[in-house]
Amino acid sequence: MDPDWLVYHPAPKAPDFQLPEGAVDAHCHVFGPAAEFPFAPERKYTPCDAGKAELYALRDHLGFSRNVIVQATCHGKDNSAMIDACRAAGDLARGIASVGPEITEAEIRDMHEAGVRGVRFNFVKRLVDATPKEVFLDIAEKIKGFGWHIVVYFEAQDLEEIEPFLKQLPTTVVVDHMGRPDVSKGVDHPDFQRFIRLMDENQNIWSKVTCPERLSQQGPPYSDVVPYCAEIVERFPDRVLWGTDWPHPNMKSHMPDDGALVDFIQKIAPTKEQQKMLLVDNPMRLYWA
Ligand SMILES: O=C(O)c1cc(C(=O)O)oc(=O)c1
Repeated sequence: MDPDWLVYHPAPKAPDFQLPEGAVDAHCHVFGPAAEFPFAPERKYTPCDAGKAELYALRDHLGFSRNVIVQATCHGKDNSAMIDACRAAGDLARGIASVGPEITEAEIRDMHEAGVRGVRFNFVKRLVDATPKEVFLDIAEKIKGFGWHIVVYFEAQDLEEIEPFLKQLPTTVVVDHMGRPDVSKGVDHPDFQRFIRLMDENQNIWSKVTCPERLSQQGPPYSDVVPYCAEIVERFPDRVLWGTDWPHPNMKSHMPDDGALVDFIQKIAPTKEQQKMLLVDNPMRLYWA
């Protein structure tokens, strides 16, 4: 693993916030274990091992019922660790894959059967080499007939450039980590307002209100991120998802306590109704329907 790699929290607290029955951790990853599932040669980081057994122990400890496992960039387009974790969970996990334009219908069907329900398009330069947008559009055409959706990861400063592409996508589109707003700028800043407008004008665009630990400039309890998540939950209660982001790739400042992250949910979704939509109804509709 990289010399400055931070390993996931060894003993997260039991959350004070009680999750609603059937809650879904809709954004998490598995890393390896590398001996069984080697990391991709083209990866930009080498993490610790963080396999399915640890992920499902955390699920049970925090009180989640289900997981959505997003293919991590350290595994490139080799989805086997993610698929193995999905299969091992039976019906309790779904996956998001990374694929190339050479993907065949038979391969998509196999992945669907294992629990995969979408693909991830990544625009974050520190994580991946750029993929031409035509290639992504080609992949989108191939997966849309399976009822899959597209998860996109980009940073706020790139939204203006990517926006026309996002509007072209023919499926539901889920934006990772709110498009990574710069939380020193304020909710009213044109950059965040651009994101709000994007969701407002495009009913197929959803957002994960995740990763306060990544976006915060203050650190725990991440109060500076609350207004951003709360604004999106309030405006678009039926198009938001929440997840731990365990095992928290590339955190450099600190490693969050996953139990404290669960406690954060009640600050961004204060009503029981919002909590149920965020944690149960929305992910069930998107991943288990
Ligand atoms: O910001 C990150 O470093 C990060 C990385 C990955 C990944 O490597 O897949 O996924 C995430 O959701 C976030």
